[in-house]
This record gives sequence, structure tokens and C-alpha cells, in this order.
Amino acid sequence: MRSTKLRLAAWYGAGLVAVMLPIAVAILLAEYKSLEHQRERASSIATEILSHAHKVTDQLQVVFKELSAAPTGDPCSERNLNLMRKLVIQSNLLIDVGYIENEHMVCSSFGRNGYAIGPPSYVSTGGYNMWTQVEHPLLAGSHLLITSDPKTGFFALIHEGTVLDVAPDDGKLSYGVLAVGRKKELFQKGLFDQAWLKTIGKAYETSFFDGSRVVAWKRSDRFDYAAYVAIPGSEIDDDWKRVLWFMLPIAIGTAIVLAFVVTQLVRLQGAIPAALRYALKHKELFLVYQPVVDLRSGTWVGVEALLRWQKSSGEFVSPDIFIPVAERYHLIEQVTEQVIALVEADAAELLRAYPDFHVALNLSAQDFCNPAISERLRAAAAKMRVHPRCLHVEATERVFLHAEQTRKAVETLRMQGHSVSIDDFGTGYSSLSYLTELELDCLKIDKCFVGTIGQQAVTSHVIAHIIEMAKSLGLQMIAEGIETQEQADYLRAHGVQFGQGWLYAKPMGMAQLAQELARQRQPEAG
Ligand SMILES: Nc1nc2c(ncn2[C@@H]2O[C@H](COP(=O)(O)O[C@H]3[C@@H](O)[C@H](n4cnc5c(=O)[nH]c(N)nc54)O[C@@H]3COP(=O)(O)O)[C@@H](O)[C@H]2O)c(=O)[nH]1
Repeated sequence: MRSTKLRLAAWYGAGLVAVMLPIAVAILLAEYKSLEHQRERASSIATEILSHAHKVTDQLQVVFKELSAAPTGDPCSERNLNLMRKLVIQSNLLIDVGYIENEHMVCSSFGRNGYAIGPPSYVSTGGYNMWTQVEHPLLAGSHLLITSDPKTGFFALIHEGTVLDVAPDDGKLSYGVLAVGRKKELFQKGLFDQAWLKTIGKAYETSFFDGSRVVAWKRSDRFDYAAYVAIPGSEIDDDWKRVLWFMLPIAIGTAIVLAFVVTQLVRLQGAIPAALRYALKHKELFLVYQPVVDLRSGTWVGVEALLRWQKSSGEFVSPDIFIPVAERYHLIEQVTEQVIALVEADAAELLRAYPDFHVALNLSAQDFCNPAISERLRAAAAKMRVHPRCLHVEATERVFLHAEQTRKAVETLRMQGHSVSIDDFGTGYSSLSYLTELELDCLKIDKCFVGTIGQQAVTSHVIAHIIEMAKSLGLQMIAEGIETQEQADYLRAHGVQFGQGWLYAKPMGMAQLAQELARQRQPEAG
């Protein structure tokens, strides 16, 4: 009851996850997409700003070159003033060109004006005097940059808009150009957080989210400055909501599909136990028998009884599906009872005719916890009028989960004369210590290990260890799933006594088994 509730809770949990997951993924994806979009946007604006800064610097260098080539003498001579005017007209990016002496603008393309500009804001790493955020008397409210060559005294005046106007001026973004070596602003709109420099390090190009802004940084490979752009988080939020509106219908659609799938699975899970109860009642289960072969002589020494389920619709359900369901829904006792009853009905005559032959029954871990199981098998042998040694028992490794109860059951079964094998060895719960604690007769080597024989698989060596271990414990061995002659030869050469597999015979009905056995044993009978 408790496990049913737990299972239901697990399914509801799975349903909830199925619904929530696509929505959560959509939200995360929208956030990621908008962050990426803003990163790309910031990087592209920074690239534009840097490109304009390069153009300005290139024109500046031309101007300084021409002015320094002018004849020496009065730097503000009429001839030089004319040259300055010509240079300003030729340049589309520089506002003014002139001459500075003792922190005074002595003359420029505007003529001999002469006003104080004070000491430079800083000296660039290239040795130029820089005045930032200068207000020109003729251009009220202007933010200008003056660069002067201290060797000649000539200067050029640049308006910040020349470089920064490429960025959208919506009042939300911060951007500018920073002199990297001196960590000084050349042009600036909004803030520049010096803490960003820690994240940027020596990078020439990077973008990141500092927790509240997306920052892009693009450093010049020709000059000692870099352009930066910072987009506030509010922009990401707007973008995120837009992307989310687009993705939400897809996420909701996916959630509906997943919820439907989970509902169907729940229904199916519930449907199999009900169908199995019906199958048990209406005799839809039957047995097939797969021969166990003596690997040296090739004779059939016994069979494994394998359960089959064919619904009235004709559809087959694999035991790999219905046995775990039977175990989970506490139907396995009824299944095992039906298997024993089927063996009683199918095999009594055959076992009486060949008393050295055996039928092996698969018991589940829960059967070993049933104190009545040994008595039930004793009664079956008695009813069939065969020796209990004709009925072998196979236990899956899961019996080790109930080691104490299993130990007692195995002891009683062996005392009654049944042979007990451990099935699927090495695939699950087995531990060597358990194997030594249980008094067993035989170890069945799982087909997954047999399949590695002759292969270059990582697990190829495991089978040799299993064989050695079984030998050291004095257990007989049956190798399962033998499909090739190479596998059979290997197993025989390594001392494995018995085998089962499609190389010898597939599981068959009792009629066919009786016929085959009669043919094999003919000389004996005759
Ligand atoms: N508790 C019970 N469990 C049972 C019973 N009947 C079957 N089972 C278990 O179901 C599992 C699947 O069994 P099945 O589909 O019958 O497969 C068996 C063989 O048909 C298959 N086999 C045999 N030879 C080969 C081969 O050469 N190649 C290949 N690919 N498959 C082969 O292997 C299965 C053998 O199973 P086992 O020996 O038991 O490991 C299986 O776990 C059964 O145990 C039942 O009545 N009760």
C-alpha cells in the first residue's frame, strides 16, 4: 500500500517536472538569448566607436606631421594660420588646429585668440599632452578633447560627438573611449566602472555581465586606447520578456505533450497489472522450454522453463516487461504458482520417462521469502511422481537482497533434493561473500559475459574470472546465451560443463521437446 502511494507520488512528481521543465527551460533560454543578444549589440557598438576613434587619430597624425614640417619661426605666422585653416577644412573630423604655449591657446584656425586652458589632464603613454572635457569659449556646453604635441606645441581639437555619435543616444547606454595605459577617459557618456578593468585584464576584446550591466570592451591594436559600451540590465529584461513571449507558446505546447506522455505511461503502468491479473485468471500464460546441453557430449540434460504471455488479441508480452511488474505489484506469488502448475501438467510424463532429465524453474526473490515455496515444490514432485532432483530451481541475484531468508529457503530446497542455481550472475546485486554464504549447486553465467568471448570488449576478461571463481567454490556452471561455435569451444576449453543458447536450440513447446528428446534417446530406449 505504502509502495503504491510512493509510486503514485513519484508519477505525480514526474508529471509536475514534465510540465514545469519546458517552461523553466524556456525562461532560462530566453534569459540566455537576450543576454547573448545584448552582448552582441554592445560589441558591435564598441567596434563602431573604435573605428571612428581610429579615423580621428589617423587625421590627427597627418595634421601634426604637416604642422611640424612648416618652416620654423613664429608658429602663429599668417602662413601657419592659413595652413591650420586648410588642415581643418581638409579634415572632416577635427574642429580646430592651433598652437599652445604655457598652458595658453595662442592661436588656431580661428585666428589669434589666446586664452588659458590650464595644465593638461594627463600625458598620454605616447608623450602627448591631453586635455579632456574642455569647454571651448566659442562652443558653449561642448565636451572637447585637446591633444597637443609638446615637442612643437601644435594641437588639435576634437569634439566627443565625432567619435561617440555612432552609438544610440537613448540615455540608457554608457560608452566611451579609455586611454588604457593611463586609465583615463578620452570620451565618455555615462559611467565607466574602474572595477570592470579587473574582469577585462589584458583582453583585447571581451564582453561580460557584471551583475547589472552587459559590458563590451574592444581595445585598439594600433593605439593605446579602447572603446567600451555598457548596457543596463533593464534592457536585458525588456529583451528577455520579448523573447519569452515568443518561446512561451512552444514551451506550453511541449509541456502539454509531456504531460500527455506521462499520463499515458501512468495509465499503461496501471494497465499491465490489471491485464496480468486477467491473464492469470484466464490462463493466458504458458511455458516454453529451452534445453540445457552437456558441452562435452552435446546431449540435452535438462530444460529451463520460460514463461510466455500471449493475450487474447494475439499480442505477446515479454517476461522482461511483465515479470518486473508482477514483482512490483505483488503478483509474483500467483505467477510462480501458475508456473509450477504448468510444469506439473506439461512435464510429469517426460520426467518419468527420463528420470535423469530436469526442468529448471525461475523463482523470483520474493518467492524465496515465501516459507511455503519448498513445500509447494515438494508437493509438485510428489504429484508428478518424479524425484525432486528433476525439478531445479533458478534464483536471480536479487535474492541476495534478502540473504537470511534466501539462505534458509535454499537449505530446505537442497535438503529436499532440488538443485539450486544462481542466475544472471555478475549483472546486479551479487557479492562474492553472499555467494560463499549460500550453499548453491550451480552458477549460471549470464549471456552478457558469454557475448564478450572473442570480442575486444573491456569486459572480455570478466568471464575467465567468473569461471575461476565458480571452480574455486566447487559450483557447476551453465553458460547462457551461447550463439556461436567459438563461444562454445571457449567455454568447453575453460571447463564449463553445461550451456544454453540458440546455437543448440531456442525455447520450444513441450510437444516438440518430447519429440526431440525421444529422437536423441532412441538408441538408449532401444
Ligand atoms: N520469475 C520468473 N522469471 C522468468 C520466468 N520466465 C522467464 N523469466 C525471466 O524473464 C527474463 C526474460 O526471459 P526470456 O525472454 O524468456 O529470455 C530468456 C531466453 O529466451 C533468452 N535466451 C536464451 N538463449 C539465448 C541466446 O542464445 N541469445 C539471446 N539473445 N537470448 C537467449 O535469455 C533468457 C534467459 O533468461 P535467464 O536464463 O533466466 O537469465 C529472464 O530474466 C528470465 O529469467 C518465470 O517463469 N519466472
